[in-house]
Amino acid sequence: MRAARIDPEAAWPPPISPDENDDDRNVRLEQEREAKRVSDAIDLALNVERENKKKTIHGAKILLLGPSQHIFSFFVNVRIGQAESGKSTILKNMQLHFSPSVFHAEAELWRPVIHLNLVRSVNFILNLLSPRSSGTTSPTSTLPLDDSVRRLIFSLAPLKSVETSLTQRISGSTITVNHDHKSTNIDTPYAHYNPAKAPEIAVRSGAGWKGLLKFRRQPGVLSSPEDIQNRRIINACVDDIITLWKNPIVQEKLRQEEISLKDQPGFFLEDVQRISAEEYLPTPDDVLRARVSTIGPEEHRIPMESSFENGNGKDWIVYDVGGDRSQRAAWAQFFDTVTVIIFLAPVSAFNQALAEDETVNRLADSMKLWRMICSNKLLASVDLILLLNKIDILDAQLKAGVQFSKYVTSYRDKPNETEAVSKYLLDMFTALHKQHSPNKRRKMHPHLTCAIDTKATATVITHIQEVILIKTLSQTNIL
Ligand SMILES: Nc1nc2c(ncn2[C@@H]2O[C@H](COP(=O)(O)OP(=O)(O)OP(=O)(O)O)[C@@H](O)[C@H]2O)c(=O)[nH]1
Ligand SMILES: [Mg+2]
Repeated sequence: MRAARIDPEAAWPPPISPDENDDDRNVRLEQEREAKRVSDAIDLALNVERENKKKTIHGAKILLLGPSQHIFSFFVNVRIGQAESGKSTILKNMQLHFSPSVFHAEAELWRPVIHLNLVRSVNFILNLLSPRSSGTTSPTSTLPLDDSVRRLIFSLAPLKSVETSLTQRISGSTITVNHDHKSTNIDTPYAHYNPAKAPEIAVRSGAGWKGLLKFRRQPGVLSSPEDIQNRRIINACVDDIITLWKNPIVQEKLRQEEISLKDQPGFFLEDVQRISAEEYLPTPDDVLRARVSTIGPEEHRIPMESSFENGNGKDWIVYDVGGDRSQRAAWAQFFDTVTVIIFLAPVSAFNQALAEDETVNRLADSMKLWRMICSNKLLASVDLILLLNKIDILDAQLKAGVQFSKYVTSYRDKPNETEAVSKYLLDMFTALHKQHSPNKRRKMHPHLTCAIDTKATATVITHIQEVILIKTLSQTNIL
């Protein structure tokens, strides 16, 4: 039998010859079978390509939710714990896990943010020491300043202009920073004013401020002239910053005011020498600890760099939203398209109140929010991943003797230990889900997390990846 060969130029299907004999007929049928096989293979390849494209463009959509934590301490003798629930920090972990080369390439962009975090801590202390300071919460705090402190206040004064310059560079605004940080101007890039807390810069879009910094660089030059100038000033102040931070009057003043700067986000006062060095490049840990608060929903695409991670060819699209009360209305627009929701509840916040409403305990607010998400009918088939975050701070607080049962009275006389407390919290969140979920078969995946621990968080991300994979496969009826 002659081999069936297809001539791509010839008309198809070839006309049947009136003289066709059995051999010719066999050849023709064989050609037709071969053509169909090729055509099917092409269709299949096109379908796969189309599907892959669809998957890349419309990858798993992940919504990060959780309260924002602009805080006041509830009772005067309670340490101010770390703020914020950690949504953007989880996002950074995902970027580090799946797109390490992008993460490392962008690390340098975090340097001005880290410097701003440092400088605002210094200026916060200087403001607190100022005789005109109205940020004090204790009427008895009238520590006399000695000459050495007065000299430091004078020598560190240039850091105020560095703060203004860095704020303008990062936020793109032209505002002049009001150094008592009590500006009520709505354009201020600072989140809620809190007398017990170094102010935070709030930016409208994570991608936006990075873009702004990249744009402002001159081609071929790593740092702009302003960057160089700011770094020079910070560098010249290193010894004085260290001296200020170690100064017993400063420490006593902070203690009197019950302010624990160390526990606040973006604390870099103990890394001054390292982060002001000429060749300083932020490490992944620094990037995770750097703090800017999020305004408005931000969409982040996370490309999967390694072939292993790229198993199902999907990028992740992560929506990072601002968590304070005024921003929660914007969450709903994502509800009907998301694959999973990652809900962060900062468990260290059990002894704190919302800045937006001092009568509301932050843990109670987290639980209320969680119940709202669990009971939402639009989310009935969306898997929920619950991260009880800041477990390290909870641990430190309990070890320091803060009594959990004083704030969560239903805890009664159970052990004031991390394991027992976290189990209790886990049970409470699980019960809320069980009670309020409109879909009794919907799964909830809880984890206790410390989002600044990249290694431990990598395990959680791998689990989230499995949840998404199972979800995707079940949606395509493969499971
Ligand atoms: N110690 C500790 N710090 C954490 C943890 N998670 C986040 N942080 C820090 O807490 C700060 C706030 O975290 P973000 O991720 O910015 O919080 P957010 O939920 O995005 O806050 P908003 O954008 O204001 O809604 C950052 O400085 C983080 O480094 C944690 O588990 N432990
Ligand atoms: Mg954020």
